Amino acid sequence: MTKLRAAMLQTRVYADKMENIREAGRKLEALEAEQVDLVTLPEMFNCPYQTPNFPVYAEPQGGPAWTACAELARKHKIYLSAGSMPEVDEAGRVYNTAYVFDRQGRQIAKHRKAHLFDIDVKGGQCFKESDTLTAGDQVTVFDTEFGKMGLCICYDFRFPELARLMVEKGAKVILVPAAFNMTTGPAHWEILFRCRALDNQAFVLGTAPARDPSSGYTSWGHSIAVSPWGDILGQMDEQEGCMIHTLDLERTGEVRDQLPLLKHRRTDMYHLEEC
Ligand SMILES: NC(=O)CCC(=O)C(=O)O
Repeated sequence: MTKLRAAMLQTRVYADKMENIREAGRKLEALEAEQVDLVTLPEMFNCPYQTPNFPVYAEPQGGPAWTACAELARKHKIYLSAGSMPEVDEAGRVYNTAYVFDRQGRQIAKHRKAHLFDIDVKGGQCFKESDTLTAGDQVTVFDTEFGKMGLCICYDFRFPELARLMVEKGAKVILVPAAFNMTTGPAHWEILFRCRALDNQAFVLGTAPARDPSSGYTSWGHSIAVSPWGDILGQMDEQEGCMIHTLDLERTGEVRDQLPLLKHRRTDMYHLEEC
């Protein structure tokens, strides 16, 4: 399969955790005629993005939100990148975790955000995920009928080494549930996604929550899809909505053959190693 039809849902985040999933379900019903293969949701799509909320909304893998997402994937026979949600482990540690489910509703990927978003921009955005979250420590790549895909969460995508390791493991598409803000969004969002696509000659899909100016953290929105050539296939505004693109996965091979950046790396001079 070389043509992947992907729908990116830029959703609003409601205070009621399960209402966010019911709303995603209604949007999937509305998409039925579109015959999409993959649906992507935003970072923390079922939890208003505020550090005190993470432990309150967190559930273990297999909890009610996880189960409802698995069921949506199964019911609609799609791959579902279920954004991210707060996950709690047996020791009570809380993570920002992204799950992907296959068409049978089986979990095929899990990524715990590895780079916690702790920033303090003078006169701008301040945030400290590490107040309540623990970082993951894995590079996440998974198999689909369309080939391998990579998965990371928002701030993770700023670290070129992580995306490169995904590509070294075979990823041709990288999924990024994300939620940039009103300081770094206008400055860095688009250029970052284009850079990562160019560096890695891969499709990149960044899915963000719709903007809610009354929330404690204001999302930039602007969900974006970029091709391996660095073209923006589509970018949304700040409103709630859905964007559908058909990704021709043969394009990755064509770009990598014609402009062989990955082959031209001087691995005798430098290399990247996963610990
Ligand atoms: N949720 C996040 O990780 C936000 C990342 C972000 O805004 C950035 O500038 O990086």
